Amino acid sequence: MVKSKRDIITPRRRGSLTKKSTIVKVLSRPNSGVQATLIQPANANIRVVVRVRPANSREQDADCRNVVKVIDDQMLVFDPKEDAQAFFFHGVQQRGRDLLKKSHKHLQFMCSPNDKTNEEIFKESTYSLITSLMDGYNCSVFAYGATGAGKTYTMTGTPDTPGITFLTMTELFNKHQELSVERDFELGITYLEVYNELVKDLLNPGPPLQLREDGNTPDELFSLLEEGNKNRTQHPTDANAESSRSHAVFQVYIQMTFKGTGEVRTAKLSMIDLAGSERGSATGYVGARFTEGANINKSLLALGNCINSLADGQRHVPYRDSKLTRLLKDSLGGNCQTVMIANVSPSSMSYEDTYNTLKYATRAKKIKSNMKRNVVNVELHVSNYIKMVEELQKENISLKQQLAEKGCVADMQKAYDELKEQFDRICGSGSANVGDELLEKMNDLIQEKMEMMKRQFQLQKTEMQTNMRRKLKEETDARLSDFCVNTPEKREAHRKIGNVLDRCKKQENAIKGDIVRVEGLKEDIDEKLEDLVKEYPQLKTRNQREARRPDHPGPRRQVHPHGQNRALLKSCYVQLQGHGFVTASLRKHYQEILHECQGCKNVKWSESDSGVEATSTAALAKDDEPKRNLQKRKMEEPTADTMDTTFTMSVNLTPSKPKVKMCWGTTHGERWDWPPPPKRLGLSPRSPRNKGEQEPSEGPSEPSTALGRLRQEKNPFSNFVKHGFLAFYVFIMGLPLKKYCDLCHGFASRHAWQRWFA
Ligand SMILES: Nc1ncnc2c1ncn2[C@@H]1O[C@H](COP(=O)(O)OP(=O)(O)OP(=O)(O)O)[C@@H](O)[C@H]1O
Repeated sequence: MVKSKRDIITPRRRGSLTKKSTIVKVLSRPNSGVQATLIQPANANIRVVVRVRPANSREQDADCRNVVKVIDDQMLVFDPKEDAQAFFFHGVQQRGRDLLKKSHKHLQFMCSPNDKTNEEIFKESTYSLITSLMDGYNCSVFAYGATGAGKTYTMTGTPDTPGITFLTMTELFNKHQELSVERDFELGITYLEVYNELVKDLLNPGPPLQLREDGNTPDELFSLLEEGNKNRTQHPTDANAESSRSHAVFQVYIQMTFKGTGEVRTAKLSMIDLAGSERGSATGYVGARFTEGANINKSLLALGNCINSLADGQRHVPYRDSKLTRLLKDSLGGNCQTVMIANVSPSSMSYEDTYNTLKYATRAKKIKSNMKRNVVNVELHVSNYIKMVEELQKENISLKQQLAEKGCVADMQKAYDELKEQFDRICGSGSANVGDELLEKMNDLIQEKMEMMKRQFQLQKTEMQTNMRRKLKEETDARLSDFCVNTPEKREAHRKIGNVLDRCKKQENAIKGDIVRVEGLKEDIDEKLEDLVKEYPQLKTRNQREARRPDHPGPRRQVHPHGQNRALLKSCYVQLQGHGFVTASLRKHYQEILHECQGCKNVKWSESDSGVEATSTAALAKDDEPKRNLQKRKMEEPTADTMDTTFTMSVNLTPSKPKVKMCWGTTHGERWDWPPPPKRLGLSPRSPRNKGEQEPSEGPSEPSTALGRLRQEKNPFSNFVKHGFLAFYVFIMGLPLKKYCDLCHGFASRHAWQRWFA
């Protein structure tokens, strides 16, 4: 009678391994005939076995199509082309009448054709791993596939057909007995499950995980496996009445000590039964079942990504994306000989799942593992081993130090050259003029800076070394954890390493603080140097002279490109205005330039009565409907004090377009108005209140400065003469008016007009 799959098989039930069950497909054949003495190749591909379970009663009742066909002992075809039944009409065969028939993928895989029992599967896939384990190689077997595809059946089995885990363990104990004459064995096991991204110890549910040791007899080991299986999370689903809702990882740690030579070999065997992938849309689960399914799929997706990265030979493999992949890190691409059993269902009901599993199986075939034999000389005690590792690390550190020092020397040289160049630039050829006292002071400061730099490099070097030391200690600690024995020496070594790690961390923090302090001191010296250069009279004048030179490399005062030509621009503009050449766009452009020169960047609009402010005219016109009707506003330049500029404006805001009624202001104490006042002599500024209601004038206007007005009054023909020349130039060049205006502006900004209007 078939019992629950939780009823793990014990060695006493071994006699009943007879029932034939499935077809097995081997994608890459196992290393058959590998004997105990054979050393495995250092790099080998993952061995992949595809196992197809028989159709279950549900699939048979639904009369599903068979989508997996075994061709021969090396070939499997997914979704084969079926021989269609010919359709005859009036005795004539019709083509294309079977419209319900699906198209076929006809994908080919290598396989083995015979129906196999779990034991046969074990012989072909996992048996040889025992030999590798005895040689000191890590090995792992994992079952992959959709829910209900037969993973647990393969790994755990039933009382009648014990699974791979049981068979492997049985063989391991056989080997253990065979080799116990020449070797001492120590075994430890762990049985974990990853459920909803949480790792649980199946042997000790509840408290935190710990390594279980000294499973000395097979019976003890099997009872532990049975105990763990009972604790595993299972729930009935549509696809499987006893669906495993977690990934189960059973690990055996083996340490072998050769009695004659004292050589120690360690190895780790992992047997992994993954939870089955399922399509959320197909299952329609809600609540806890849905969360489980989502977590299962998430971790399997992460596993798929790792398989893809490893198969493509990428350097970064995203093991950290899930707990499962972190646990399988060793088993997939690392120091491990791996067998993957891809379980699939033959029926069209699981068409997509079978296809996806086969696709991953094909990818996984490409993964290469990098195997190393875990051999330790037993003559050495654990503490000796640590000592040896530390010596090697010291050597490593000193070599890296030498390299780092070389780098530091180069850096120092570079820094010194830079300082020297800085010094030469400051003193330059004129150093003869510079007093000895100053030179001495500067030399001192530069020497001080050099010292600081040396100290900084020293600190950086020490930080690097401490960091490296800490990392190596951490690695040693991790390796030490791999020993399955828990001797007092091991505990002592753990404690010592822990202390060293604490010290290293403290040192690193202290060094980081020192580095920051030294940086601060260096900056202080730089400031002192700058002050010295600024203060010292010879250098001061020299610096000023240098600063005036256009090719001077030092920082120069930022001058707005139009700033220097403001007066000239203004003069040009006034002249053009006088002759009625000013277009609206030219006026706008000119005003923009003028604002830029005056630094009027943050123009604020405010209601003269209530003091309500808005940031721009555009904002008022578009967004602020009630404010459109405001009749009077004034604009103030907020930086008036600092810029020595005030700018006041009265605006009539019609709904469509705000219109400037008048504005006035002072720039560097000089008064200007818009629209210009009526022609009259006199320099006294007019009161803004008098012009409040004036309409803007589009006609010819006066120069905006009082001095300009005065000049114009004195010589009314002067502008005519000047513009006569310009007009002549325009005539000769045949330029349109716009070009002429642009030309005025362009020339003005390049100083050309300055000569003509001087
Ligand atoms: N090769 C096989 N021969 C006979 N029966 C099988 C075989 N493989 C699976 N079965 C049966 O199919 C059913 C589902 O198998 P199993 O529980 O191993 O699936 P699973 O892949 O572990 O599913 P889940 O991921 O949901 O746990 C079980 O009743 C099992 O006995």
